[in-house]
Amino acid sequence: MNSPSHLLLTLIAGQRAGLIAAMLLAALSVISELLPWYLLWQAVQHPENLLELAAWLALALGVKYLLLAIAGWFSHRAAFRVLYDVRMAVARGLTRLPLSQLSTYASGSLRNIVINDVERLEGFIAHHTVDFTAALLSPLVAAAFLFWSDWQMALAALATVPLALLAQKIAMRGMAERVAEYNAATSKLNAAIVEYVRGIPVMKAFCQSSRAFRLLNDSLEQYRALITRFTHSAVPGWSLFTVLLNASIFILLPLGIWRVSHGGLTVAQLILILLLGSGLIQPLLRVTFMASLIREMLAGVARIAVFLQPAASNDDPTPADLRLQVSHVYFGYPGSPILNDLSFTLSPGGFYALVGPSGAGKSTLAWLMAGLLSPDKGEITLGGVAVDRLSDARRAQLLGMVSQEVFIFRGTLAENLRLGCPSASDEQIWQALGVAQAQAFVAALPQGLQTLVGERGVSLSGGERQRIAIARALLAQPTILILDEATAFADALTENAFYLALRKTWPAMTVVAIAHRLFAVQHAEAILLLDNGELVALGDHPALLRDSPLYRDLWHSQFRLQQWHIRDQQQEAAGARA
Ligand SMILES: Nc1ncnc2c1ncn2[C@@H]1O[C@H](COP(=O)(O)OP(=O)(O)OP(=O)(O)O)[C@@H](O)[C@H]1O
Repeated sequence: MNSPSHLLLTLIAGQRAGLIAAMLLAALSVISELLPWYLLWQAVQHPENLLELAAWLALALGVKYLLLAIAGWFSHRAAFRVLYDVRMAVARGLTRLPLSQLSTYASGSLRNIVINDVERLEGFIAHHTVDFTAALLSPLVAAAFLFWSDWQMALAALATVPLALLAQKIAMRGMAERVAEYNAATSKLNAAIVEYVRGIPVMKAFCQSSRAFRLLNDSLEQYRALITRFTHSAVPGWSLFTVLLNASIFILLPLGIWRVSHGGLTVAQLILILLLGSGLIQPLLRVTFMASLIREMLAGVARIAVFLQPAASNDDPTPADLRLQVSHVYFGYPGSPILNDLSFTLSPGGFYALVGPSGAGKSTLAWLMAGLLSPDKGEITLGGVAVDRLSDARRAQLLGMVSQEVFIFRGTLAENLRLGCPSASDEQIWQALGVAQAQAFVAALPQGLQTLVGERGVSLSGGERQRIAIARALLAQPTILILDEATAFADALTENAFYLALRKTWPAMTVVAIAHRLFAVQHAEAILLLDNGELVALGDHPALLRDSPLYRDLWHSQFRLQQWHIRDQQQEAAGARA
């Protein structure tokens, strides 16, 4: 991977001309800074021309600030263009990155990368390029001027520089590690804050605000301890550095008075040398400060880099047929294997059910079959092409998935539904809603498809959200539709009506339904029974009832529950009659 500074150069390559213009103008403004000093010197020597000199001084200052303003305009324009490009690239990267990689980020640290790290780029390009040029150049130009007017006094003005640099070196010891530690602590704190804010409803429900606050408090406490430690270790060296930067007056003043008394300097020269020389190297303080900001910015660029990887060149092969083949698939998270040597084939147009105890690995297998995760070993192919190597567009067209967590975007219902197929007509939308058993409740909404949903919109119930998610997936008319507990909220009648409508409307669609309620999927052509990451049985309902003790147990326990439910209802009815 490229180094952060190399990547930074690539990011700003398109705006190079604007940035060079900005830095040249900043350099010119620094040179024009000298003019006021020269004019002041002239004013001391020729007080009779004060008015004329004042006019020149005003003009010189005006030119300086005008040059700086134009430089700022160029640098800001370049910064916002880079910012736009990087934000778009990061947004694309976020959708392209495999879920397994994305899930390693806490939402707070992702937010930190997408907002803060990208924002720092703006600070660097818009401000630091110009400031850095000015801060580096102005002591150089002033020193050159001093050498031109009196080289001995110029040397005296620079006498404290080696000492200041030594003190700075001491203050900056271990800075790279400290910056890395600081960034890690900031990310952790961000994650704790996001978790705290998102968890407020749950904490309120369990009256746990003080406990949860302690979690945030711990992060804040660690952050505070870190900053205190940094401050203690950096302050002595840093203080010495800033004092030495301003200490040249203690050499210049006695030396200057001595030279004036011996006729080596005029008073006017001394005043000018004191004015220029006493703050000569002070801009270096800004350089040091900016250097640490630049280090932080580069650390951010390194974090952004993951999202800026070019899309893997994908020849996007076309599947030869629509058979989904799972061959010796293994998958796990570090330290916890989840799926073990799974092999099976799904034929086109089949209705399959994936069942098994909670935690057996059903959802994980669904994500793998949808091409959203990649197996550690083995292969999942559609018509001979590995599903995790399909281009995003082709994968979305061939493999649809409704996961347990439904996300409804802020917008109208129609916009949310058209996510699956932007060109879908209203008629097609109503057809998909009909199959998903969502037609009635959408029609009953005051603004129908134009109802605002998501944040600050109508808040849909869990079941309604699931039905919208199903309709959204159906609109894309995928070849294979994977439903992960997608009908869990529905009652048995609605669930049954949905499956019937689905098979009738799109008979060629392969459907894989993950279900806890075996009643819902007992008519599937094949039921895959997963237990502890292994495929322990495969067959239709009667065959599994006959051959699989685990399936029998699951079925009978659910059947007994159903019986109790019916008996309760009968007893209630009898009680009501009595
Ligand atoms: N990011 C992760 N890191 C570690 N383990 C994980 C991760 N995600 C899931 N798991 C574990 O993988 C196992 C399988 O989870 P999965 O969601 O696939 O099961 P499931 O059969 O769908 O369960 P359920 O029926 O309850 O939805 C579980 O033990 C779960 O805790």
